[in-house]
Amino acid sequence: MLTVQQLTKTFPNGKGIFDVSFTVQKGEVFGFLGPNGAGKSTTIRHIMGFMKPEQGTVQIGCLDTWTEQGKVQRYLGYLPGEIAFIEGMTGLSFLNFMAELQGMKQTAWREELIERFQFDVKTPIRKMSKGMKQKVGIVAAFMHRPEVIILDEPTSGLDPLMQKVFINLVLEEKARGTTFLMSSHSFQEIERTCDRAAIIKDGRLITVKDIHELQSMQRKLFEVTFERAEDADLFMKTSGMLIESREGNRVRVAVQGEYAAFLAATSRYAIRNLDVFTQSLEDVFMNYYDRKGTIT
Ligand SMILES: Nc1ncnc2c1ncn2[C@@H]1O[C@H](COP(=O)(O)OP(=O)(O)OP(=O)(O)O)[C@@H](O)[C@H]1O
Repeated sequence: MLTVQQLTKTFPNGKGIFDVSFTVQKGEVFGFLGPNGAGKSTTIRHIMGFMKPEQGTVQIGCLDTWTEQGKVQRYLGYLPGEIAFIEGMTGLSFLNFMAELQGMKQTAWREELIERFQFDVKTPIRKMSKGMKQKVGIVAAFMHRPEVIILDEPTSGLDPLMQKVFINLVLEEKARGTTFLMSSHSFQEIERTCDRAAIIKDGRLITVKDIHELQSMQRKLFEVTFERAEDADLFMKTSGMLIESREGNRVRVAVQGEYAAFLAATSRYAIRNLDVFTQSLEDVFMNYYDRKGTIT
């Protein structure tokens, strides 16, 4: 549905994006992660057809987003990182303006979105908080039910409740077959919604990973407190498990998938307590990122 091929743009200061390639399938939610200045917005502006690639192409369906910008816009919803609202508009007049641009006829879905995000559309935009403006932007990106939705930092400024509303909305629309590309600093929102995620650093795509694959790389740390210190000794010598640390009767064991072996090894002993800590997916990703990051 979305194909980015060898996309390159060098700004006069030498920064930019370099040889970025990836594809997003129909109905897929694709996450775009990276620190400030990594090149997320620049890639997104090319996808939207706002910037001419120095090299490479972006296609949505079979349309080139730069040369067929006018046609492509019909299929797209877009939430920019910073929304430029027109002076003097209320939320409603902005949404009406956008609806007209999109040739949108039905307003029922728009009304429902406004209801879900709970904001007063009659408020002048200049009086709105950052979060309220963000809600207006989200409604504008979703209201015409486009086939592809591009979101640049969609939940920045939203409170946790509204982040949840947003995540549910993405999952619902994904189930209807909508394709998403979403840049984010929030790993949690990427984890909850995305099928795959890419990491970009210094303008280069470092890796594209399946979220399930990342989840399978996730380790659990079991903290086992043995009744007797001798048992802790014996466990450490004979279990064959990866031991992270030992403190008195307490042993921390790192387990990645081999739960049955862990249970079998511990079941031989009298256990006083068992605690479990899960490595966050962000840690898994960032470990990977740091390793790769030092190579590039
Ligand atoms: N028009 C421009 N002229 C010169 N340099 C630019 C321009 N736009 C972006 N850059 C530079 O290109 C790099 C990538 O910027 P970009 O905005 O794409 O990053 P980002 O990943 O979206 O960051 P953030 O998370 O801060 O939004 C940065 O170093 C930025 O300073």
